[in-house]
Formats: sequence, structure tokens, C-alpha cells
Amino acid sequence: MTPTETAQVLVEALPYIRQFAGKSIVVKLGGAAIDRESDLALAQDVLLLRSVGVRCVLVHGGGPQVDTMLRRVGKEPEFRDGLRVTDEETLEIVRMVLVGKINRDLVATINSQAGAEPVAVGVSGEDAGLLTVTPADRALGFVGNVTGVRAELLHRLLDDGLTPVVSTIGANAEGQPYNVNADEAARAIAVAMQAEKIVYLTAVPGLLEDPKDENTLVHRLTSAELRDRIEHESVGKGMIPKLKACADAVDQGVGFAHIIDGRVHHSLLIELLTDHGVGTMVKREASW
Ligand SMILES: Nc1ncnc2c1ncn2[C@@H]1O[C@H](COP(=O)(O)OP(=O)(O)O)[C@@H](O)[C@H]1O
Ligand SMILES: CC(=O)N[C@@H](CCC(=O)OP(=O)(O)O)C(=O)O
Repeated sequence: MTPTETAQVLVEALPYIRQFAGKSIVVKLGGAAIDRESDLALAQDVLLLRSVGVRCVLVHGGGPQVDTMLRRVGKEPEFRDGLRVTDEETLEIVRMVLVGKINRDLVATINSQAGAEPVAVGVSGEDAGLLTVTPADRALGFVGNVTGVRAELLHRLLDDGLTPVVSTIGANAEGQPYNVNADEAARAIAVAMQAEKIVYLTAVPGLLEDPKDENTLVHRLTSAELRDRIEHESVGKGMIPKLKACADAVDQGVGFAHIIDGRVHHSLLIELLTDHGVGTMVKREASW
């Protein structure tokens, strides 16, 4: 790339920087997309966005990593409608993996790229009542539905120039921890923060017409069109909570929801700051 072409890329970003400066963006990193190299690129993206005034909150999952740890201790993972059946021992392992391992690794990765000023702060939904939950369904054990988000805690961290990295364990009114699906927790956080966008980073290019063919990407659709697809046979588990969360997010006031490929380095920056839309974009009204 010539120096002029490099300058052109920066100039292309200008209207997007203007559009998003001062706005909140929730980025949900799925466990399926967590990987040392792509996490490093994501850390750089989040720091670059922060430095141009975008208020980024990173929410992470870790389903596959929890599965690995459960199997290591001789427990077979069990799911109902995409949600993990969570007994007391499973809850302990989910907390260990999400809060104790993945959150720490992401905070360290962001801070390793932050130069002299480490800015990433790890928080669990249990901290200071960030995520309040009620039990989802007796058969699921300690799985919670989010009923409250103390968004002001995240805004306060952002006001101080810090970047929150959120693990999705919630707590009920008695302080009992519950496991929360990370797609749903990210949606609740984005709605409570009145975020401009929610971006789901996962291990596929976006919603696919045919999950076996990456060339069948659905580029854009409305929340109503998305809801029609959730029941479709081409949508398998894993995608279901994500699609529901995208439709709910935009219907509840978030400007746009995106599902993009977290395996592609810098996909977040490409989506936000360039003319090249990637992945699947969801909006409330069909006014493209
Ligand atoms: N129609 C579809 N389009 C895209 N992905 C699909 C579809 N149906 C099922 N999937 C699966 O959903 C997965 C994403 O969900 P999941 O594995 O839970 O990711 P994450 O850890 O990012 O939340 C994809 O890797 C893919 O295998
Ligand atoms: C209740 C429930 O299912 N919780 C999820 C939380 C992690 C998660 O959602 O991780 P991904 O984003 O990688 O799927 C779980 O235990 O796997």
C-alpha cells in the first residue's frame, strides 16, 4: 500500500469516527471466536476505538472452554434450548473459567497493547449488582434471566477512561450467583446503556442461509425478518440465542446489531470504521 492509499484509509474512517465518538458500543466475544492471535487484534481495535472517543464495553462468553473444563473433571456438558444445565458444581466451573481464566486473559491482552496506560478492568456481573437475575427454569438449575443492569457502573468506568471487560455471571437479590447466557447478557447491557450498536463476534461470517456454506451470508435484515428466521430449520443451536438477542436489542432501542466473524483479524474495525460492511447487520426498520 502506498502512503497515499494508507492516508485514504484513515480519511475513510473520519465520518465513522465522527458518528461514533461519544457513543457506547457493546462488543460480545463468543467463546468460539476466542483465540490468542485474534484476541490481540481485537484488543488493538478496542484501544483504537477508545482513543477516538468510542465508549467500548467488551462482554465475553466461553461456552466451549467451559465444556473442555467440565470434561476434564469427568462431567458431560448438557444443554436445553442452547442453555447450559447448571448444577452447583457446574456453576463453580463456569465461574472459574469465565471470571478466573477468560476474563483475566482478555484484560491482560488489552493491557499488553495499551502502552504506558493499562485501561482494561475486569468485572463480573456479580460485582456491585451489575447483573441482577431471576432463575430461568428449575430444570436448568442455576441459570438466570437478566432482570436488571446497573449501567451507571459501566458508564462511570468509561467516564474515567477505562474499558470494562464483563463476565456474564449474575446474582439474585440474595447474592446467589447464576450462570447467564452471554449473548443475552450482552443484549441486556447494550439496552441498559442505550448503546448505538451491539456487535457479536463469533466463529462464522454471520447468519448463513445454509450453515454449511459460508458463501450464503445474509447481509442485512430487519428484526421482524430475523424473528421469522429463528424458528427456521437452517438455524441451529448457538445461533438461536444470538438471533433472539439481536432482534430484542434493536427492538429495545439499540441502533444496530451485527454478527461478524471474530476469526478475521480486525473485523470490528472493518465493520465500524470502513465502508466495507462485514457480516450480518440487523436494524429495526427496513430503511436501508
Ligand atoms: N444459520 C446459521 N448461520 C450461522 N451459524 C449457524 C447457523 N446455525 C447454526 N450456526 C452455528 O452457530 C454457531 C455460533 O454459536 P456459538 O457456537 O454459540 O458461538 P459463540 O461462542 O460465538 O456464542 C456457529 O459457529 C455455527 O456453527
Ligand atoms: C446459561 C448458559 O448457557 N451460559 C453460558 C455462558 C457462556 C456463554 O454464553 O458462552 P458463549 O458466548 O461462548 O456461548 C454457558 O454456560 O456456556
